[in-house]
Amino acid sequence: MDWVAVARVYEYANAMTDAATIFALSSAPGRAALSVIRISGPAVRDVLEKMVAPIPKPRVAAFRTIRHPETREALDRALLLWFAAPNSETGEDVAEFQGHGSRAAIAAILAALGTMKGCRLAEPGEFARRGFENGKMDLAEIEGLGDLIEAETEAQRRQALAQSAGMLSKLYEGWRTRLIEIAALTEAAIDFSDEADVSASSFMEARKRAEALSAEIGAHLDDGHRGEIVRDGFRVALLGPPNAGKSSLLNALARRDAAIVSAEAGTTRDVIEVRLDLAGLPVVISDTAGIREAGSAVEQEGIRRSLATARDADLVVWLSETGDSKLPEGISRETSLAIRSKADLRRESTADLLAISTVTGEGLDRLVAEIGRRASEAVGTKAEPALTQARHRQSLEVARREIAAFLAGSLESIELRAEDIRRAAHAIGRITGRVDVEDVLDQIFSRFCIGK
Ligand SMILES: Nc1nc2c(ncn2[C@@H]2O[C@H](COP(=O)(O)OP(=O)(O)OP(=O)(O)O)[C@@H](O)[C@H]2O)c(=O)[nH]1
Ligand SMILES: [K+]
Ligand SMILES: [Mg+2]
Repeated sequence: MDWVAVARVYEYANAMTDAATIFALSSAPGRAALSVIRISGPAVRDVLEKMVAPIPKPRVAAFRTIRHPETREALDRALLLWFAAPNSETGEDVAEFQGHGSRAAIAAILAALGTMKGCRLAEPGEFARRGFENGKMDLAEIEGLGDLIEAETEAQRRQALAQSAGMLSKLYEGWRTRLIEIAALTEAAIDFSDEADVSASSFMEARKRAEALSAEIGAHLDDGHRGEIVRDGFRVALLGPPNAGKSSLLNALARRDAAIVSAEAGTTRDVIEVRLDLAGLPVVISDTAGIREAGSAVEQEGIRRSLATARDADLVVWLSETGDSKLPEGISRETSLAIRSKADLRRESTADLLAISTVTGEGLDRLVAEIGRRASEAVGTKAEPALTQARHRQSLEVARREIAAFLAGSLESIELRAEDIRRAAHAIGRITGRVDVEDVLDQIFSRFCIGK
């Protein structure tokens, strides 16, 4: 047994427990009917005794006058809740004051808390961080909670709520467990290398399981970014020649004057974005500079940005007055939709295109419905949890590569292959953040002999 390694674990654990008691306004700042101030840490009971005594039972709401700990001046009257460690969101003693939402009441309570020994204002995200450090939530759940706070549409709310409740963590931890089993089978193949048939069958079993897992991870990665679309929005670029009416359309969709409209060709230079909620799905619409050969250097830069925006978009809406549906190079037909603008000016239809007018409003409902249809098609109706962010995608790509390396190898190079699987498991473990602590533990336990 290596005592240096044990000492490192304690050192690590101590660094995680900052003895300070933290407090913060948890509701939005500014005037409101009510406010919530949260306090977490070892001094919570002391705070309760000095500011709202007598201390009620944990988890039972009590109505109290909040007093300054020294002057005893009444600061506010509030509903008080408290949670004894470890049964709280941070795993520490936690108290909540639900007081009145005036700036003055909030300021007075925060100032009073600041005079208490061992208490300080919380850093951004510090309550969640303590929850993570005390094993209350993993990183993927915390990210889900962050997304839930940011959620603007129904689909975002649903996805973030599931993630914060551990749906993705369960999936990824399940995969990591399976990788550990595959690693164990591979290790067994190494240990029994002098019994050729035992070794070979153990390795075969490891390969079989790795193949199945690789297929599952692959399907999750190649799901058309549906979870990321829900989180970040379905990206629509409005593209077309100058004066086609792109900015007018953006304004009509946003129902406000987001972009400058004028009869001058080449008005829009910078890409302008608006966010819409289409039947619960977030959609980001970008207005871009009109595409043409001529124009100043500034306009050419605008056009370069238009094309870049269009390439990144989930859908390109190509607008033209004449109904010309020839798309610029690099824009695929499947992810685009050609429409005819200014339908109030031309009755005749050159092509079988959807015609819109921002003057009469003609065709706008149909366009919105079509964008909504494409967005929900991209998101799909699968019940399985979707990959939601780039950080997870990167880790899963690493895992997929490592498993592929394992599968490409043979029994001869088995010791290297065991490493592939360990790296794959580590990559997935980084998503929930459970892995770093375990790395240290692994170092210790790998020094034990079997049976000790
Ligand atoms: N009659 C009519 N005029 C329109 C319609 N939509 C836009 N216009 C007019 O067409 C002109 C150009 O409109 P914009 O929205 O600025 O066109 P744009 O495509 O953004 O132009 P650039 O940014 O210069 O590429 C303006 O004078 C608008 O008032 C429409 O549906 N009907
Ligand atoms: K214009
Ligand atoms: Mg414009």
